Amino acid sequence: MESLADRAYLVTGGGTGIGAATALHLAALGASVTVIGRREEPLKKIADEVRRQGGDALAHTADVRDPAAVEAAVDAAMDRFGRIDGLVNNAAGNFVTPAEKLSPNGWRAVVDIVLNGTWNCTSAVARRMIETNRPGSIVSVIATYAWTGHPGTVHSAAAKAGVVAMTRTLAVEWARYDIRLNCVAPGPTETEGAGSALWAEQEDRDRVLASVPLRRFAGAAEVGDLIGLLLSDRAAYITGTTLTADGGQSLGAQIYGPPLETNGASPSPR
Ligand SMILES: CCCCC/C=C/C(=O)SCCNC(=O)CCNC(=O)[C@H](O)C(C)(C)COP(=O)(O)OP(=O)(O)OC[C@H]1O[C@@H](n2cnc3c(N)ncnc32)[C@H](O)[C@@H]1OP(=O)(O)O
Ligand SMILES: NC(=O)C1=CN([C@@H]2O[C@H](COP(=O)(O)OP(=O)(O)OC[C@H]3O[C@@H](n4cnc5c(N)ncnc54)[C@H](OP(=O)(O)O)[C@@H]3O)[C@@H](O)[C@H]2O)C=CC1
Repeated sequence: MESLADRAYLVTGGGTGIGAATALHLAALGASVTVIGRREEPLKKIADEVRRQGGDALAHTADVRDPAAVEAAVDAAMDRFGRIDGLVNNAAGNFVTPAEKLSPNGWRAVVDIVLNGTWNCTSAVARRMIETNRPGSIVSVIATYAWTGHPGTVHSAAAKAGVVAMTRTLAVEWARYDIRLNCVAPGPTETEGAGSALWAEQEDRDRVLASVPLRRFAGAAEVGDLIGLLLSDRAAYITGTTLTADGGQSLGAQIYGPPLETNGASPSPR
């Protein structure tokens, strides 16, 4: 595994789930991390854990929907670590609802967090990279329904598709600054946020598992590991792409596939 010593990264939604796992992974590789989210407590917990393991971390509260709050968070990271090498756009909001029941404010809440929040953070961080003449890597966490679509998730699917288009556009536009932008599309990943928002009941979990050919949820740490790969120099020639890690879920239903119960894989995440 490549060392990320001396590098400094920002992770939005870094207090829980995939964001927390990513922050811990980056810190374990030697990087300093700034974790951003609305609630102080989970951020502090992860920053304390990083420090306990000998790393350096800053917890900064900000709502990614608020450009001024994002600017303040990025300034605080620059003041603390003197550089920014990368950003993980991981913060998201989601809930499942029939589209015809989605209120204007429900649509706005999810699209504002996922699409506008990603732009607020991406533009604030990239401007610092350009001003300080440093290369950088930006990874946004999306979902495969950005291109497949999925009933019940019109707000999130539309917003994630916007993030893909943003990533591809900026990958070309900012290549001249050596700023790379990519997406990671995890399949169903065992996190508290997704568990309560998307598969709260056992029958929902079973349905989700049945849709994944590898028959298990992803672990947050294995997604964090892939994000770390795209941030690192091992991915120096990769830009404008999406790395899908979904256990085959987006390949679609297997009409003539083997019966579900004969698959034999363990349902536990790695
Ligand atoms: C294959 C699997 C793919 C999975 C891909 C993606 C997974 C994920 O994204 S998992 C991430 C899940 N984590 C979270 O969602 C955590 C953060 N969530 C939130 O902050 C809230 O859920 C939020 C998105 C609603 C935003 O919070 P906030 O800004 O505080 O918004 P409000 O609570 O004021 O609500 C705004 C608006 O939305 C309506 N609404 C909220 N929940 C639902 C719901 N379950 N169903 C329908 N509508 C909902 C709420 O009623 C408000 O609208 P109005 O009532 O019209 O004002
Ligand atoms: N888990 C899964 O199955 C999948 C997840 N994903 C994506 O992975 C990412 C992480 O999801 P996951 O770890 O499961 O979910 P979590 O709910 O654990 O993480 C979401 C994080 O975003 C933060 N957040 C939410 N709204 C805002 C906001 N307005 N400003 C700042 N931070 C905010 C939350 O903290 P706070 O509430 O304190 O602000 C929380 O830490 C998301 O982009 C999600 O769409 C994609 C595919 C599948």
